[in-house]
Amino acid sequence: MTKKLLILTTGGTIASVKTPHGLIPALSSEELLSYLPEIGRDFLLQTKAVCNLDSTDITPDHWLMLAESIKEEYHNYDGFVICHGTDTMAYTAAALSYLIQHSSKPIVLTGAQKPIGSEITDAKANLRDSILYAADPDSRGVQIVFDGKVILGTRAKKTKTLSFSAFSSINFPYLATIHDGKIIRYLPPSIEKNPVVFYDRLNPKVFLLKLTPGISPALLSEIFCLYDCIIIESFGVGGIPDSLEKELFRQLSKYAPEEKVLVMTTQVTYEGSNVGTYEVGRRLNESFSILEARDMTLEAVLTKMMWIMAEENISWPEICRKFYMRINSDTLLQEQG
Ligand SMILES: NC(=O)C[C@H](N)C(=O)O
Repeated sequence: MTKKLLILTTGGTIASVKTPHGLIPALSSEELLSYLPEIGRDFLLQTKAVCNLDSTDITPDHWLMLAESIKEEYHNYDGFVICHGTDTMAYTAAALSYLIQHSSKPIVLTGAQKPIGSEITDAKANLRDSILYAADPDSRGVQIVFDGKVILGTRAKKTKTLSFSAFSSINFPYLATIHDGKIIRYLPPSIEKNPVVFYDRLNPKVFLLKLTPGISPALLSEIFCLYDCIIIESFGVGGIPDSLEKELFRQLSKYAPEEKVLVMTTQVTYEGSNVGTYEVGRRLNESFSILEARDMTLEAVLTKMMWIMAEENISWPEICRKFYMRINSDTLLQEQG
């Protein structure tokens, strides 16, 4: 039977046109698809424009709109393709991995480094590959298809600003490659035993603090006032410089662990964090209840915390349980009790 797919558009370079003021997302969903007339003969493709933005302007509200649009149409289609700007696509893919869990249907994000109307462009190949992948009976869950590679929604990171090979899979293998319309799977397709679950709330009060040598602690009290969760992107496997530690201890002791959640992660792209390795990290770990990102990407940690902290009156043990729970293979390390 002909596969029926819903193509959701959000803007991005893929749908952009050149203007004297720079690239602006302007193409409608139908105009985008008109660049691939042949693919419309093999599949039943319908479109929905969710927004038309450079992905710099995509917010958690747009992630909720996307999840809601997929929920409304979930039973009407075999799969979903989301056209999205590349700059924040990894965040959207991670957010959707938490907002839509156990999906036995594929939800594929794609985009391009060059507009679909440009003479030299990756847009047509990316869109074609995404449609083929979303129509394949072995595809399921949230993934990014880009430059002939399939990356899990919780494992993608934009690692190149210009090249067509813009995305890398972090601490996890690519799921598949796509060459000349053929999908070559590196991992056996997952089996989804549970029914799909949709969530409709996020708490955007999650702050990312990137450490730099000599960073001043002056802003910490303000950050603790404004946010419910602070992710510290530390150096190497993780540690807190002396200059910050005292103020951090002062702030943390004012709150219960579930009121202000502290997550330690690393600013190194690959291989994850382990704050227990050095004294500079272990002290914090031993004195306070904190979470550790370990092998999760920053994009996954940030959106997972928005999802967890959206639950009202959530307890500390429940925060820990959800944080270390493996969702869309976001962490491979043993779940903590
Ligand atoms: N290649 C792209 O799509 C970049 C663009 N600024 C965006 O993220 O919307």
